[in-house]
Amino acid sequence: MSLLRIEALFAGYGASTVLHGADLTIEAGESVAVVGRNGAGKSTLLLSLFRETNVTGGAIWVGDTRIERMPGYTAAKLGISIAPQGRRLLPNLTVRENLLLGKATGRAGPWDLRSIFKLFPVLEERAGQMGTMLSGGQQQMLAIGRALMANPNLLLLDEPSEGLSPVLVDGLVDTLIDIRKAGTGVLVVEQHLSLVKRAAERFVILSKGEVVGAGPIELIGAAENQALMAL
Ligand SMILES: Nc1ncnc2c1ncn2[C@@H]1O[C@H](COP(=O)(O)OP(=O)(O)OP(=O)(O)O)[C@@H](O)[C@H]1O
Repeated sequence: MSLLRIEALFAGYGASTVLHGADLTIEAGESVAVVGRNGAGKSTLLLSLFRETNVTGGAIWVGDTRIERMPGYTAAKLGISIAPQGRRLLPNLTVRENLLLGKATGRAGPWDLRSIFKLFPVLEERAGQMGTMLSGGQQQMLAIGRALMANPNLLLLDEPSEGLSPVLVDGLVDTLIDIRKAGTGVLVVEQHLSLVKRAAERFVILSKGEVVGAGPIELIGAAENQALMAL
């Protein structure tokens, strides 16, 4: 059974529809990149899993549970967590408190404060500081760490390289590889093709709310150009 299956999804905000029949299936332990132009609906696709959009058609399955009409926390309970675009750290909480929030799902697994601090030692050094006082790269680590604390089967990352220097992007790639080695699947929305090429094994292209191309990661540059030029 697939970890995540999104079928012919229509979703948007209020009366406006952004996704027009989007399909996506992820198998256990896979690492998949979603690419596409600004406004294509990539974030909307991820947020639809948590009931943050208005879903008007189609289905979202996590394992054998259909969730698109269930409360927003259902996906997290079933093992899907997100490091969202803009990171959404809580301003009045320390680094440690932000991380502990991720445990709310009560799921058991390899990720706890100790393993997160091993992955990101700087978070241990800054554990008592407010999360929003960290640098951009450290805030990104905190957002990823918080999502991992939920012990997901699938980690969603929305533009994780946003605001990071090239050196930090290299570190992020290594982190994503380590996360996969720990058995956690990764779905990354990302414009930074060099990151995607190193951290994902296949890609899908989203355009105007639909999946218009897909393939093994080696083919991403040419495939993306071709699919977008054909529109
Ligand atoms: N909260 C919202 N309310 C209304 N419209 C929204 C909201 N969030 C996004 N949109 C609109 O939905 C469309 C798709 O946005 P989305 O953020 O999903 O695109 P994206 O592919 O992730 O692009 P980007 O790289 O710019 O984040 C855009 O036209 C955007 O303006």
